[in-house]
Amino acid sequence: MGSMQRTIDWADGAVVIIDQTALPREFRLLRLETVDELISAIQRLAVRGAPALGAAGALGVALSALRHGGDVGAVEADAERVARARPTAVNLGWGVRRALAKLPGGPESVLAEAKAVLDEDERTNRQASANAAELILARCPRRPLRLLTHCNAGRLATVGWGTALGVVWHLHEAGQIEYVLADETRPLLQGSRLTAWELAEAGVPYRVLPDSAAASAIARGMVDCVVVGADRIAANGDVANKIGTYPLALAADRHGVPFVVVAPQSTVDAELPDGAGIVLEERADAEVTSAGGTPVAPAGAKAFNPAFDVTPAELVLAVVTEHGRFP
Ligand SMILES: CSC[C@H]1O[C@H](OP(=O)(O)O)[C@H](O)[C@@H]1O
Repeated sequence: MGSMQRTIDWADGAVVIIDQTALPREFRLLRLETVDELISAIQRLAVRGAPALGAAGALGVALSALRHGGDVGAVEADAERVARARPTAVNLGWGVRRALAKLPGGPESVLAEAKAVLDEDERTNRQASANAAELILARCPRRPLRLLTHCNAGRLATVGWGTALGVVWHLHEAGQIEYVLADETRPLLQGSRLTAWELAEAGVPYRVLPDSAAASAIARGMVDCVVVGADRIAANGDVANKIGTYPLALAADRHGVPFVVVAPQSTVDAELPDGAGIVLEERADAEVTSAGGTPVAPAGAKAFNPAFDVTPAELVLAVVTEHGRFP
């Protein structure tokens, strides 16, 4: 995973993102020049993933500050709208607050802080995923390793490198990966669209599987370790992550398979005592009742479409950040 196009970046006065709604069929960049365009891209998951959302939050404040200059009220109002674009990933609000804190120094100070968020992210994720890879090698005796992951916690979920897939890159470079099983991750298919695209690009052997097959793969002894990302980690180690993570943790626990969460420290919400208080985003019925824009369920069908679930700390072998195990 050498130096590549950043998932999200700043160029010539605008935010530039890889449009993740187009992958894997098309690799295209989107130029976002206004706060409204950025909010839309976040809500459409054109840019997504907790660390990438942290960068998006900071850059959104920079877009506003450069447009509104000294109008603090206008920038604060924009910052609030960006922070509310999606409720679960703590990183979005964290990035907004980091950039907003520099507003007294003027727009260029805000932009400098947003760029610092961008520059820190890959280094942080490389360290967090290296720490997790070391723990997995120590805990799982089988060589080479067979990992299962959920959703996309690769470079596309960050500014660069990735978290759960960052572990894969470290282990693959060391010749320690037999294969990766990638949950397709309904309904938006971040696994079969984005994780598979990253694994193919990196030359890592992989298979995509229905989310409903993951527990059977674990039960049949096909998995040495489950490794996932996170969107918000409470002070006690409860983890909010993509819907379908909790049942994975239950199956892993039932079969004695290590379940490891990898995230930067910016994904920890230290003010939240446990996972009960995490707001879990609910998304549109149509994401469930249609496929690729074609209705599947009968007209008028309603859906239950939470984008995240909470895995209790007791089911998690370790949450690993750039600082090591948390808490
Ligand atoms: C490295 S954080 C990735 C995290 O974010 C994803 O959610 P979404 O695709 O809705 O942004 C998913 O929960 C991943 O584990």
